[in-house]
Amino acid sequence: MSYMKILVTGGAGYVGSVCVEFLLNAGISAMVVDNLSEGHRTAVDDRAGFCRLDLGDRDGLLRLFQREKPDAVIHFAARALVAESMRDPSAYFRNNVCHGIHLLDAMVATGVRKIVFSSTCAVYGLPLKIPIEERGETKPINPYGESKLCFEKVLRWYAEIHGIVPLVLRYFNAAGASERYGEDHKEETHLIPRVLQVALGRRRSAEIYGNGFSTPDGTAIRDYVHVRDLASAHLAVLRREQPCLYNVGTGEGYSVLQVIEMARKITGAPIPYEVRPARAGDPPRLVANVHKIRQELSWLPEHSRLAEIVESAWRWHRTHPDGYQDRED
Ligand SMILES: NC(=O)c1ccc[n+]([C@@H]2O[C@H](COP(=O)([O-])OP(=O)(O)OC[C@H]3O[C@@H](n4cnc5c(N)ncnc54)[C@H](O)[C@@H]3O)[C@@H](O)[C@H]2O)c1
Ligand SMILES: O=c1ccn([C@@H]2O[C@H](COP(=O)(O)OP(=O)(O)O[C@H]3O[C@H](CO)[C@H](O)[C@H](O)[C@H]3O)[C@@H](O)[C@H]2O)c(=O)[nH]1
Repeated sequence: MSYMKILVTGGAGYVGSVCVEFLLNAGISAMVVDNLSEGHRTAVDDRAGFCRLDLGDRDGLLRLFQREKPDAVIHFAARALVAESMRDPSAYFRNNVCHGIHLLDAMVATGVRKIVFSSTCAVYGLPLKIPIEERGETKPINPYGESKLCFEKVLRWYAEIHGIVPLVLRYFNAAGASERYGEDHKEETHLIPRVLQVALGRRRSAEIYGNGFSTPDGTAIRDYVHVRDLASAHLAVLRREQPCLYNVGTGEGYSVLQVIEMARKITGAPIPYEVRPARAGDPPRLVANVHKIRQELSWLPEHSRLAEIVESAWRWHRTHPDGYQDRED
């Protein structure tokens, strides 16, 4: 695949930056398109091209495709916060569906067929069966999950009508860091970085959003997958020539309390916590069945033990206590 050139939307964000680094290390060239609304210019590997552009800019996008002539697209760009989507659904449907359609139209106009799409376990809503299989019912309980499911459906029709080849990855919870790139969001909402901010002395105590879930310790359970493993799943799926869809997780779930316990062990910090009300739209338990991706892509998570995830995130946050420090606003 060394001839390949990939156009990567959202490549300055958390998962995108690690994936771009991974692609480049594999000899694939990458052109990052990002409006830097959430991502960072310094999170884009020097070996990649960069274009600051909003996917809402239809014409700019078309010109970019005409100029760059990519072989395929990896589409990370999105709004991606469950709680925010419960307050502002419009932003989620506009960015995650309408702007995605601009991207597909530019692909159709320039003859680019393959697109890897970052979908999410939030499409499953409150799953009836755990671990969750890809064929499980999709019934999102927040606009974020609904917007991703909508775009999966749009992709199906573009495949049927225009011959687009959608390679859909439904990630579970991305976590951890590479040596160079980690998680730095404007307002951090994700559990692991927030807990590590307590260990760094940046936050007084951790917060547990709800301890009355129907789980063994009452706190919510998630399937945490290392961003480096997510990156390797993208490389693996790019080999596919037909539309496909996979869960990307580990098959193991950890509760919020277990994550805090692991962070205490790794950082040596006491990490006190307070219990807060559960967040709107948060399911109690999301754990992947990963049989399909193992079977069909021979993909296995290699770095996703909870200890390795938290260790790598801790290393990154300790070396970047103020994140990338390149915010303009
Ligand atoms: N982080 C997770 O746990 C997780 C889980 C499941 C799915 N996902 C999906 O993976 C993708 C990446 O997630 P992330 O955690 O890296 O998010 P992120 O917010 O760190 O990265 C998203 C990037 O997209 C850019 N962007 C957003 N809207 C844009 C637009 N209109 N035009 C151009 N650029 C735009 C942002 O500036 C940012 O750099 C998202 O699609 C998200 O829904 C993430
Ligand atoms: O300070 C915190 C932060 C989070 N949580 C809890 O920890 C769990 C994990 O929360 P995150 O915010 O880290 O992740 P989410 O599961 O909410 O969201 C992630 O998974 C979603 C799918 O459910 C989406 O794909 C989204 O993009 C991705 O960030 C949730 O139960 C949340 O309520 C806390 O208790 N305290």
